[in-house]
Amino acid sequence: MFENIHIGEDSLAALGEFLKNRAFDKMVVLTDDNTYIHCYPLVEPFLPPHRVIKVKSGEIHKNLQTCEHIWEELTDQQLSRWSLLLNLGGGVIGDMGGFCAGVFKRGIYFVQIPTTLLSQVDASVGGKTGIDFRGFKNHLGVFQEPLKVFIYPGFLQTLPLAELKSGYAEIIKHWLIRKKESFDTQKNIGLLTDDWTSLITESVGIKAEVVAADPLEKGLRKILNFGHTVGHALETYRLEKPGQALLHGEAIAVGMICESYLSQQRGLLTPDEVMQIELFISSVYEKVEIAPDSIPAIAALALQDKKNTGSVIKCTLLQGIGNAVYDQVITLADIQDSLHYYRSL
Ligand SMILES: NC(=O)c1ccc[n+]([C@@H]2O[C@H](COP(=O)([O-])OP(=O)(O)OC[C@H]3O[C@@H](n4cnc5c(N)ncnc54)[C@H](O)[C@@H]3O)[C@@H](O)[C@H]2O)c1
Ligand SMILES: O=C(O)C(=O)C[C@@H](O)[C@H](O)[C@H](O)COP(=O)(O)O
Ligand SMILES: [Zn+2]
Repeated sequence: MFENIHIGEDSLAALGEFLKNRAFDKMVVLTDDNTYIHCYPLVEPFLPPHRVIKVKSGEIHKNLQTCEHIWEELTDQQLSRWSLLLNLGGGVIGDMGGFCAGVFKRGIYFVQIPTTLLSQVDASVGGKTGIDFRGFKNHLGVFQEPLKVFIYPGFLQTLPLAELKSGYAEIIKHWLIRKKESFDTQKNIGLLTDDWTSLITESVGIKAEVVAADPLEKGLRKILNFGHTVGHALETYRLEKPGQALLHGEAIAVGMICESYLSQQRGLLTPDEVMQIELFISSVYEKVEIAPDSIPAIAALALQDKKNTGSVIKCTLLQGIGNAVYDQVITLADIQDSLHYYRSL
């Protein structure tokens, strides 16, 4: 999997070379409002003739209605199975573009050009594509690998700080589940780095190794979902509340604290380890206000989590920092308890 991923400042040139050496009959670039302005001008010089589709930015548009628009455009432009869709954007564009490519004419080629930190370290790797449905996160989707991923850290220069922090949550997650040494070093440094390429390469390496062992998430891959049982429930709850939507990483940061607390409740983490995790996360992210009367409704949303079996909620917990265990059965009451704990911090 790693061999399909190019990371570094020469990535756009590498994309250009790749396209020169492959004969696609048509090419379409999928962008959102922001990546059209900030990223497309950097990529365009490396591309052969193509058309552009521009969709509205943001999680709220990662839905069937936007897909329908994309499929209409692909149809009008007569893309075939020898055509290529280039997804130029963050995780929303990558997930939705990958899904649209994966089902259009039962699958056309696509390439991921992730432009946010989150999509560079996580979403562009591993072939999970999809969209939200009735507010539930990634409820419709397919596993579908892109032909290639080109990761150009230079895109991060125009990324707003809140988005940078959102992506950093998935980096912290990777350290928590697999790399204690990096967690120990970075917990005192925080978000600062002058070497994004190294940070991205390490994170992509952690994710790619897990995915290679279990591409379809039958077992081990569930560790990449640490923080997401509670995090996705909270993200879903807030998504359609005007002005209250959380970024994915912001919700996952809360989820990681809640699920660390649940790990401690089971004797899998020590109080000191939980404290280290909380201190690190709260040094980067502002506290999220959670109204006590919203907690039962948030917890209930976890019943739709894809790791569950029937109505049994199965969560990934930490057994020590740097080591995750999956398929841990938890209850709605546990989730509520963990959210109350988060409020109490
Ligand atoms: N498939 C996976 O494995 C996976 C992994 C993690 C997250 N995700 C999904 O990814 C999504 C979140 O992705 P995201 O955080 O990239 O959000 P996003 O795609 O919404 O991008 C964040 C914002 O930044 C803007 N933007 C993108 N690149 C920019 C740039 N270089 N300069 C300025 N603005 C830029 C976008 O227009 C958007 O407004 C969620 O839907 C989440 O569920 C998927
Ligand atoms: O790649 C994976 O596997 C992950 O779980 C990575 C997550 O960070 C990501 O948010 C993923 O989209 C969640 O998948 P889902 O199956 O819980 O929707
Ligand atoms: Zn995630």
